Amino acid sequence: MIALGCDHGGFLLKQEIKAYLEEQGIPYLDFGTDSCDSCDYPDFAKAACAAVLDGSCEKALLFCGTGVGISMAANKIKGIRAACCSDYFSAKYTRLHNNANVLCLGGRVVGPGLARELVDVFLHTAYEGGERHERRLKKIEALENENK
Ligand SMILES: O=C(CO)[C@H](O)[C@H](O)COP(=O)(O)O
Repeated sequence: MIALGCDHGGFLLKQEIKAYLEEQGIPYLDFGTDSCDSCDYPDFAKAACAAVLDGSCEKALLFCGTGVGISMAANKIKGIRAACCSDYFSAKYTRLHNNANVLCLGGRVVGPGLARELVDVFLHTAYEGGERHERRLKKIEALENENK
């Protein structure tokens, strides 16, 4: 199950990705927003990321105008590793090396074709694991606990 969340700047791209997920037979839960009316992206980052943390969703896809603000919000949540990507290599390696559990895309940055490719590689690439990546992820986790 994939969690989806967006603000007004990411709404149309989220709709595109919902169509893609349906074509692929990938189930999703949509945590809003539901229109292009102005709203605040942290609210939707929080809702979708909660579903990842409680285990009801495996990963989340988040959308705002740039992808940046919603990734900043998501990365404040303990246990979330969100990557804002607009290129294929980063979307792939954030799974391989960072074990990212959230992909953030900018509805005002990437077109629908590229967004589909980014989502596809993000959802279908496994974390490669290994001592060096585990060590670095543990250091990120330590930062979450240091900055309370
Ligand atoms: O990209 C975003 C955050 O990073 C937002 O979607 C963007 O800031 C919204 O802008 P506006 O309220 O002017 O539509």
